[in-house]
Amino acid sequence: MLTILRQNIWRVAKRDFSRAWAHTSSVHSVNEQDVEHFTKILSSPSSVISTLSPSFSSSSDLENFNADWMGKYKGHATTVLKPRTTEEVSKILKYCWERQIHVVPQGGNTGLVGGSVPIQDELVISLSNLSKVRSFDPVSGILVADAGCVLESLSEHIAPHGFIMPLDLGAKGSCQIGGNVATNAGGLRLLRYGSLHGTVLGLEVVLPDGTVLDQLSTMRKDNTGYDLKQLFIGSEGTIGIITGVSILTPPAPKSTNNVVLALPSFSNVIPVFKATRQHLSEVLSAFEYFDRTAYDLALKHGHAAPFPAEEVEGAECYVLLETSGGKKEHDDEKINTLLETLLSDEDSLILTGTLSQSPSQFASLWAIREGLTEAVSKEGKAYKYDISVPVSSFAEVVGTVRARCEEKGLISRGLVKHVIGYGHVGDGNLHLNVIASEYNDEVAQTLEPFVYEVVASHRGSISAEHGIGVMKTHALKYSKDAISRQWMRKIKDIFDSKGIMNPGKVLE
Ligand SMILES: O=C(O)CC[C@@H](O)C(=O)O
Ligand SMILES: [Zn+2]
Repeated sequence: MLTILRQNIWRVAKRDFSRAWAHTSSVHSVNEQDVEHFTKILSSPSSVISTLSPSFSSSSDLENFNADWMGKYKGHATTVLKPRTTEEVSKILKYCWERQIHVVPQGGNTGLVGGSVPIQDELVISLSNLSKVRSFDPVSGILVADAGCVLESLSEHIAPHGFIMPLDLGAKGSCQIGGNVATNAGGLRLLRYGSLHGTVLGLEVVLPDGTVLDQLSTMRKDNTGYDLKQLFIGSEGTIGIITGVSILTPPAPKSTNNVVLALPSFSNVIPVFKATRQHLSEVLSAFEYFDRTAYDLALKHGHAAPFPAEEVEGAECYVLLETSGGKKEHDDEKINTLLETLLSDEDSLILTGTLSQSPSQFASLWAIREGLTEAVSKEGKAYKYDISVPVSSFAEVVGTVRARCEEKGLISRGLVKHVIGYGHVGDGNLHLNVIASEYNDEVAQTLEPFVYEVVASHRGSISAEHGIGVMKTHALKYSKDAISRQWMRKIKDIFDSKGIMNPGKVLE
């Protein structure tokens, strides 16, 4: 199994690497002299990790930088730099630009599309030492932070002032704000606070040639022509390295609560969503979905069941609703009225529901939803599809893909263990996960381009929130037509005519 896995990684790497390199004339790998130079321009010797110089480190020090979170993509970087300032990032890039050394910017390395790991032996620039909060205004809620600040630590920093971060992800304990912005991370609060395209007020970016682009505005309104920062939100390190972020944080709600509902049929999700919007209106802050198999996996991998098993025997799927309002009694009353309505019809829309009664119950209900990615990874090797399709098609899409796996005998032969769906109903974002016993060509060929064709038939998106990375460059055409792709290429070439930035990612 290990051998097959290695071959697969290598094949993916080879394909993308050769395409990426087609755009550059001469490419240099990092050598010993380069490492020597980096040690001179960086203020601390611990900022350089390199196997090219025995005095620095061994290859095991590089393992975490070379592999992605899922263990699906693996590069062969010999050198990782951990600059401490924007100026150091600028010096590194200026040097790499002159010598055409390929670089991969890396934040918390929690992405799910292989965007933050090298494909071959690119130089990795880790942002983790750029970790200072630059300023926080407790009146406006505007936070300015270094790119390497961990999302959760920023939440902790602003909490005493009564603010929260406008985004929340399962990976909050290790993902970094610069990586969040570079990948335009969505997450669990998007329904309420919108995307980073709206909440990011400014960025500081080091361009591929080392120039520092200072767009670090703290103004909410700035209507002075082209909004350059927007280009870097979701650019996945292909046109520059984000070193600083200015972001608008919302006031913390005075009261939050959540409820998990068990639904007898997927077709009830839409009427339940509709009723929820009507009843909870402005206090609704999340409406998340997971199907029965996803729920069973969460329980199998350690999460506490919110219902006795017999109560949810006939459940086809579950939804988690969160309220963020001003007064607990008021919000809970709204939820209770909603639950009464959902249960009142002759054909009740829900089987049952559990409303959290304490902060620990609130956390454990969220843990079921937030823990799904980890539960999936414990169960097997996941083929992850992060797609936008109409909410009414979520179950149908999962069913179509499951039927295809059955038809090809992948399930009966144990190659595919589960086909599951979960995601953000409020945002029309489905996480379709096909859990295989191993990464395998037959499974991959059964799924692709099939899944992408299904998405295209809905005029959906092949990446709702995880980005393109290395995983989906070949599939971009299903969501972006030829003219759009040409303009994306032109933008890449304007900033990075030498093609040194994160080669093989986003664009082929
Ligand atoms: O595991 C996934 O496929 C999705 C991860 C994340 O975007 C989530 O919504 O939990
Ligand atoms: Zn998600």
